[in-house]
Amino acid sequence: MKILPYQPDQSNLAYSVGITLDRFIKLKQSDFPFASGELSQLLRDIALAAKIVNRETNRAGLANIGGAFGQTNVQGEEQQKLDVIANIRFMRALSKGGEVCAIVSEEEDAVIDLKNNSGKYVVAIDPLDGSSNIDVNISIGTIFSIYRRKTPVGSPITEADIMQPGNQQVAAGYVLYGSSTMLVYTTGCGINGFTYENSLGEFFLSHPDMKAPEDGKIYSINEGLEQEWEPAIAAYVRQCKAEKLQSRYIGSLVADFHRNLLKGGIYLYPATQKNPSGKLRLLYEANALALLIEQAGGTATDGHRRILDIQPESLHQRTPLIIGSRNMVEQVKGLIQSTPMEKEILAR
Ligand SMILES: O=P(O)(O)OC[C@H]1O[C@](O)(COP(=O)(O)O)[C@@H](O)[C@@H]1O
Ligand SMILES: [Mg+2]
Ligand SMILES: [Mg+2]
Repeated sequence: MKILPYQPDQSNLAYSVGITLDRFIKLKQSDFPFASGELSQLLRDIALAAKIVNRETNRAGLANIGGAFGQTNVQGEEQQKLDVIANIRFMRALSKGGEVCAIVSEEEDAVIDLKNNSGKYVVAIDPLDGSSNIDVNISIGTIFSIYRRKTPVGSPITEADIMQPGNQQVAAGYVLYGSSTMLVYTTGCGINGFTYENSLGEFFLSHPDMKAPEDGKIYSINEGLEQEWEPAIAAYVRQCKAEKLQSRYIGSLVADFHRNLLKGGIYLYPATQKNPSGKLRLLYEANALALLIEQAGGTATDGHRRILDIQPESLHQRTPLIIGSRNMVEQVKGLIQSTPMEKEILAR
């Protein structure tokens, strides 16, 4: 009986499809000697729900799942049908496995207690980000943060389990439903991006070890709110224009973040008169992206504090968010901190 060692094919006849997300999660698990595999399974569950939501977004126009759902969520925002569908899909996937004990969702007023005695993880999720872009076929996303509960497994869920600062995240990521669908995540050892291959139903590693350029040529802010900006933000945007930087604003946080992560740039959603604490939510938007950008070498701040060090006080609390290439964010922080309040009031 002839036995030969395997020789990988060199002919390029069958191009390599690369490494799947499943295999990558398994490989990375060995970075954590005491890993039980629960976090890995949780990440796989999120990927599965993302595949289903991807299918729904792709066929939204055909399947009558575009448009408003006819209800408002706890933020007073009109829910889109896809907001609700994505919420159901992720809730179901997260409740199936037994790894998760509680969920915080943009679409749920309260903490959802999964009443399982084995779950040690808490998930905060924005099931569908960029809702205003759903019906116009512009990139949208999903954002998720994962924490280990603070109280013993099986005991009642407490505030301590939920109100954890972002620096306690054990994993975070987003899904981008765009011209191609991508999943980008971190478990605290750098960030990696995977592209969805529809025909195979698999995510494949396409962007290993992503790094945010220290500087960039793109600034992203809703200029329609210019009248409501604090002078430091107005000064920074004037500076960007003077330096002929490119203004790019999609209006889907995940898509704006992703572009700036790849190309170098800064996204700003500052405090406004309408939203003195900004618009974006700390627990299921800002924290996840802040962990990702820091893992990629960038920075995230509310203008004064590191986003990841903000102690949450309420489930749906908002925060100003300035995030992206390190030097650009530091520049804005410098401007904000050098614009003393009184000078600020006079400038108005
Ligand atoms: O329309 P605005 O005020 O510029 O706000 C756009 C921002 O609001 C969001 O749509 C808020 O997220 P949701 O769609 O998940 O509510 C962000 O994705 C986006 O960056
Ligand atoms: Mg959002
Ligand atoms: Mg949302």
